[in-house]
Amino acid sequence: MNPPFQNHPLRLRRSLLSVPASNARALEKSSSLACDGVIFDLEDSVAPEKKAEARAALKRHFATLDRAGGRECIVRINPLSEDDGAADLEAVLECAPDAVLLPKVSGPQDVLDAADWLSEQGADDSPRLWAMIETPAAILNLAAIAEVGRTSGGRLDCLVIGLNDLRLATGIADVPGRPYLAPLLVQAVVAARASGLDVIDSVHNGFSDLDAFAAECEQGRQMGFDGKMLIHPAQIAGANRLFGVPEAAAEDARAIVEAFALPENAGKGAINFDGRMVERLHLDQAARLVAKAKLIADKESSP
Ligand SMILES: CC(C)(COP(=O)(O)OP(=O)(O)OC[C@H]1O[C@@H](n2cnc3c(N)ncnc32)[C@H](O)[C@@H]1OP(=O)(O)O)[C@@H](O)C(=O)NCCC(=O)NCCSC(=O)C[C@H](O)C(=O)O
Ligand SMILES: [Mg+2]
Repeated sequence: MNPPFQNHPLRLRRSLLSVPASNARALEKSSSLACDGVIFDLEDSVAPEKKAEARAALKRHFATLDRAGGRECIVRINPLSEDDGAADLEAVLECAPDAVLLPKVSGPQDVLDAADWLSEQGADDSPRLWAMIETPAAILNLAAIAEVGRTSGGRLDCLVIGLNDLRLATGIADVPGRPYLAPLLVQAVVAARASGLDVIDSVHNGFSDLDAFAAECEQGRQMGFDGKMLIHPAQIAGANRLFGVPEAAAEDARAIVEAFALPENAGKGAINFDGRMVERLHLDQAARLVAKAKLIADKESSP
């Protein structure tokens, strides 16, 4: 049996752009941008006195939104412990996004509460749930939160890191290279993978410093993240490239698949592949990379 990561359905989640639902121009512009997904935000980017207006704008936007391209639409709601959170979930039913992003999750019960509410409303399998990991409690409860993805009717698909809130709550410094956050980030990746979930790296606030952004994407990719949450259109191209599949890696993966298909390698668990050991677990990894490269090529060639 493949490990959970390999079993998880492959989706392109390289670039997930947050769009404040209260910003009419950003909402309009988001439809023409090349990100893999849009996170329509009702939470922190919307001022408290604009929450109701933002919900109404979001419903109007979804009513005319062209969903044909298959780009994921996610709505980040306010915490369910607040009045706005409940009103946001009502709005979600009308919008029918692919997923609801739960902010400031502290433990598995937060995910179960949202899953139960959606099920009670008759929303069987969709929308899916995503959880923001951005509180100290969420870090301590990572494994339990990820695990609930398998028990709450499997509705949880993805963890998204929120370092602004986490830094605020912990006092961990915002410095290049994220040295003191790195162990927590890797822990989130491991917890997500153990439960077969995707995992998305945090936003990078400095949207005008694209070199610093690229360095952080590269670090996130090396840690195992599937993609990055973004705040500005200028970040999309870099995230798509750095969480994509470099041509050399795609070629290498295709060659591994071809090597294992040769008759002389039929019964072998491990082969000599140009001086390096390649096992069948690498074949699975290579096949997934080839499939991801194809998804990207298909997306880039679609109108
Ligand atoms: C950060 C911004 C406030 C900057 O806005 P602005 O000064 O207007 O940017 P520009 O003038 O450079 O914009 C150029 C054009 O791009 C459009 N634009 C900008 N941002 C977006 C966007 N997010 N989506 C769609 N379009 C966008 C502008 O409208 C301009 O268009 P045009 O008219 O054609 O020139 C702003 O970028 C912004 O508000 N970003 C998103 C903020 C947000 O969503 N915050 C919530 C997510 S952060 C988070 O989740 C943190 C997490 O919880 C944690 O704890 O870490
Ligand atoms: Mg946050």
